[in-house]
Amino acid sequence: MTQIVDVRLRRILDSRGNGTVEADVLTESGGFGRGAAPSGASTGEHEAIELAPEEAIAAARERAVPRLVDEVYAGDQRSVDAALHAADGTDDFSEIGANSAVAISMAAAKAGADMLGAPLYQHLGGAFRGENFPIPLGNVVGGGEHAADATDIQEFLSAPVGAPSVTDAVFANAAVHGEIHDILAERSIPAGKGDEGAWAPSVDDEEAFEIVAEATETVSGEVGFEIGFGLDVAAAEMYDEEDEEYVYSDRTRSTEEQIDYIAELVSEYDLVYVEDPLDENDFEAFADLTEKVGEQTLICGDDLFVTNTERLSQGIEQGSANSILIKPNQIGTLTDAFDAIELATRNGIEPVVSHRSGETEDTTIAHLAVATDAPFIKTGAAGGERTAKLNELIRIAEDAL
Ligand SMILES: O=C(O)[C@@H](CO)OP(=O)(O)O
Ligand SMILES: [Mg+2]
Repeated sequence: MTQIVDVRLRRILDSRGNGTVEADVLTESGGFGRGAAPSGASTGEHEAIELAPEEAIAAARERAVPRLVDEVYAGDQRSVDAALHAADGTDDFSEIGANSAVAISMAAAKAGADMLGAPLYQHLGGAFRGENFPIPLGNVVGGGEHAADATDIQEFLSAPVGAPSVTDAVFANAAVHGEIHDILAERSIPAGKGDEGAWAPSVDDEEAFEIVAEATETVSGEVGFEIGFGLDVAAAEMYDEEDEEYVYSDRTRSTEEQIDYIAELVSEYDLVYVEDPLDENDFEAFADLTEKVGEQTLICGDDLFVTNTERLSQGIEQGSANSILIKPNQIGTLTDAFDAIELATRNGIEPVVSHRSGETEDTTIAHLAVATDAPFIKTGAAGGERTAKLNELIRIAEDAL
């Protein structure tokens, strides 16, 4: 039986050295699952609420655990997540914290899979999943909120769209990351790394484009398949609401100018993916850009949609994007993340399952991407908390879990 008999919560470290919530779920006949909440730095205004880990743990122990233990089956994910919503009682998890909620939700899913003796992606997605794999988007150069004194654009993402297998794709992104290191060394540009393991050189965006274009081209030539690249502009972080303009290090851009600028970048660099090119509340400007370049590239809403079906519905109505980022902790449960993916897929919106800048060794998102047949996963290129997910994808592909 998969009835939950214990839920344990603790504070553990994340990749930034901050505390985060880890949950263990145990079932009646010995099933065990463990999940840990990630954490964002460039968080969307409309995300579910992350509480201080101690606070989230205390609130979840008081309110959520009694609704789960001896009450709910770990294998019944919708009931687990409904119990979390009922325990919280708000629409943004501000009582028990989205960090407690998502850790418990993921731990319960893993306990359910453990009981079935099935890999998590099969428990979540069914017996016929595991044939298709997401293309990993690998953050290779970045700045914004993830690194000081680096690029304005938050992420430059290697996109090995022609890779014959997920393993080839993962290694291609690592090779691009390595190639960029060499180019930076040739140019005598010192570079530390940002929060996600991407290089964080003190260069302007123009030079970063040049470097990433060169690196992807070189590696593509070496491996013999197409490697493009994309961006997470994280434009909400640069938008000045009062002056209604986007503030870059060397200039500002009006909304119109920002749309034109992004459209030019898409053509010039053949970008395959552009996330959050505009402010998180500007569905209309998103729609104007999607109208312009939506045939050529993916315009993805992260802070715009925050994995929320209501916001996604508005985006579908207005034609704001043709892609959505999926972050379970933005919305608080796997059920909510699943529903967002389903709504997206039904409407021709491509889901991109994503990590956060603050991560742990948790590999749930790799399974979620395979379970939902997501075409892309964004989970970095280097660093242990990133490679945990990438290596799990390699294992899933090899059926070696
Ligand atoms: O903006 C993003 O897409 C993410 C992950 O790359 O960053 P953060 O977790 O800081 O929101
Ligand atoms: Mg983003």
